[in-house]
Amino acid sequence: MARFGRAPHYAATGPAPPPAPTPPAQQHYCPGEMRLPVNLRRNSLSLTLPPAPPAPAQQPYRPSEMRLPINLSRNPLSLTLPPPLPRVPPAPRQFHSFHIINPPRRSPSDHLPNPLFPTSPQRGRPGAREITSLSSVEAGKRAAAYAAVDAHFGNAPGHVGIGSGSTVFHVVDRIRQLSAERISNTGFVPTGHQSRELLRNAGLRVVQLEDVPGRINVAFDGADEVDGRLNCVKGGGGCLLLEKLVAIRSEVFVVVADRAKQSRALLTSYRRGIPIEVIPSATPYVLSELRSLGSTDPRVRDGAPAKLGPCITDNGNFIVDAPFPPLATSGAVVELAESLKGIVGVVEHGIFWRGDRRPERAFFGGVEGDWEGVEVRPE
Ligand SMILES: O=C(CO)[C@H](O)[C@H](O)COP(=O)(O)O
Repeated sequence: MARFGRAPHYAATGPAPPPAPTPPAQQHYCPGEMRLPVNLRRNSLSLTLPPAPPAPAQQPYRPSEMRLPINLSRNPLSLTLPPPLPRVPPAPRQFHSFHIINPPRRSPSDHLPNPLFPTSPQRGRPGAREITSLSSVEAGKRAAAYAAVDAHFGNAPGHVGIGSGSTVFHVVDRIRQLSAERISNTGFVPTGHQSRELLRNAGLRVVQLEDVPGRINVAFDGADEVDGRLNCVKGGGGCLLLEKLVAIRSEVFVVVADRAKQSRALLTSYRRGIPIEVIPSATPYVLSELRSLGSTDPRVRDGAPAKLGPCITDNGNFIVDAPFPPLATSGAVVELAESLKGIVGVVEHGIFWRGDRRPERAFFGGVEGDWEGVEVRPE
């Protein structure tokens, strides 16, 4: 049923029309049909429809087509309303953007000492490098790392996992700024040689994974690519096995990365392929199995320029990088992760997913020094 608004007004030029017959005094317009005493065959017309009566309350709106029952010399006037806007489905409940902060920090502290090469004698070895200036990407990574530590470090955790990569540097940097009470009784569990050196140079107590009796309270790590469900590709630095071992032992697993690592589907932006740790003697067999799974050009990672020959992991194995088409669905992630694990000779692969360990939270740094946190709730 229509709701009438302002009455239309029609006008045309030409000789003056004969006076229109006066409508009967009690003529009502009713919802069914309204006849107006107007002759359109004459060349001139001036017509003003009477004001509409107030619409009845609760008048339903029917979206498809609405015909106004006005008969203008059998020329029906029809008005088609657009269909209603489609309903936007609610966002899946388990994904939750929990925080965005601005503005970027711009201060003299943008120049930070690097704990790997400290300038302060109290913090470790005498500095081999000078102060490092932060690029905008690094500023975002630092903001995200600081936020992750502030949100998850806790009061005095027993054990904290520290992953590998350039972003973890900012995690350790934030931890060093915490009070002595909060860190003196904490053991830091590295995921490889690089993070062990980082921790030692920062003056933090290193505990090897095999010496941790129970759970690790929280683990911080970087990632090479993170999808909308927080499935990750990791292992760009070749440390995926220990990273996964630390992650699965942790009560909370937090990933920190720059926003360029966020993608809708794994292997969309990280085109190098899934890093896979492989027993060296199994390599030819694993490569042929990967090809039959659909990997376009799996390769043993080269150690150059630091080393001639293959890259050797902290566990004495090779890394194979296996490119696959983007993993557009959860099903594709599950299928590939399980297939890779089923190849004899594969020690571990770099897909961190629901079946082993994906992070509960990820902190992404932006180029403006801002950050965004995303969390995934249990399905
Ligand atoms: O998985 C990793 C190493 O095996 C790293 O966490 C990953 O490569 C990210 O590194 P970065 O923070 O330098 O980008």
